[in-house]
Amino acid sequence: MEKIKVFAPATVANVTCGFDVLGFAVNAPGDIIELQKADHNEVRILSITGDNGRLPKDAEKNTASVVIKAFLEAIGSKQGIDIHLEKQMPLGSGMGSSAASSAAAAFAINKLMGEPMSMKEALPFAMEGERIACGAAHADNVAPALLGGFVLIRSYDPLDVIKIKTPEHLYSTIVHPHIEVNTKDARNILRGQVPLDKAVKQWGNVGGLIAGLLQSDYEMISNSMEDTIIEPIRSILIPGYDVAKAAALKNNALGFGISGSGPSMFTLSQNEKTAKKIGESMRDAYKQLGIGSDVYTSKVNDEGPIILYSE
Ligand SMILES: Nc1ncnc2c1ncn2[C@@H]1O[C@H](COP(=O)(O)OP(=O)(O)OP(=O)(O)O)[C@@H](O)[C@H]1O
Ligand SMILES: N[C@@H](CCO)C(=O)O
Repeated sequence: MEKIKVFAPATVANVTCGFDVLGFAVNAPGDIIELQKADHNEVRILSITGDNGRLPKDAEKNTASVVIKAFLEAIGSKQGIDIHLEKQMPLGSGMGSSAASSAAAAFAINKLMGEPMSMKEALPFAMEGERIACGAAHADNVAPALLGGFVLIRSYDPLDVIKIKTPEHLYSTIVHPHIEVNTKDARNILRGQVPLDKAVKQWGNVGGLIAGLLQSDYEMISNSMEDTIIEPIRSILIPGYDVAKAAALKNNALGFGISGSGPSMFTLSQNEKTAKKIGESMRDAYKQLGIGSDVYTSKVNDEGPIILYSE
């Protein structure tokens, strides 16, 4: 193979109670990357579209090229690679924009080099992109973006990632108000220590959410979608958070939370009709506040990255 074009999906990280350990992929939006083998021995970004000129073309600073360099180094290859990146989602959105580029890059380079790794083996390289983007190699966006589905990061050291089966008709709705929150900033405002009573509640909810998903028990899912640690601090960064939450819950959302580090917010629901209605209600709530927004509804995307073209 000489050339490959790949799509990798956006993701919802944290999923309320699972800060840095839970995430799932959605069908859209996402990023597209095209890689071509070159006759030089560098990794070069030739073009980036959809970023309004904001993303670095410096191969040491873009998540896509950082991942590819780390991957090639690990397999001992000096292959030159030319990259074209199509950003199809906003930066600082809370939908895993940096991770979509990282996952697309890891998936594409692995295919281009004849699949020397499984996707689980490629994950640590994709995580290096997150380190560049926000200073922490958290995996809760990049693991579902790369592996597809709903993912639990049981452990970071050693890395242990588990795919969780979800109910067939589970839908997510994401609302992205047109404001920006930088993940690095949203991590820096968190406290380093958690009171025991809050921790007990949170890990109870993580267990409950996983059990609810595995048993298709919507009541258990709903009861477990609570975040006593991160939401009270980060929701302050998101104008209209309480209004959007009230609108979603009034329209039968199973639960509501910040998507990743925000400003996007997400809900889960039991069918597409409810998911769409929730989306409309959150968009209306933001309209009334004079803030534009985009809404995405999707089942959990079990597939992850896909090849759009190869030769
Ligand atoms: N290919 C890339 N795509 C997106 N951001 C990138 C990329 N390469 C480097 N970055 C840097 O990462 C930062 C954007 O990351 P940030 O974590 O704020 O957004 P995000 O990935 O949408 O957020 P979240 O992880 O909460 O969904 C910017 O500083 C940007 O310059
Ligand atoms: N778990 C990460 C996700 C960032 O999208 C955080 O909340 O900072």
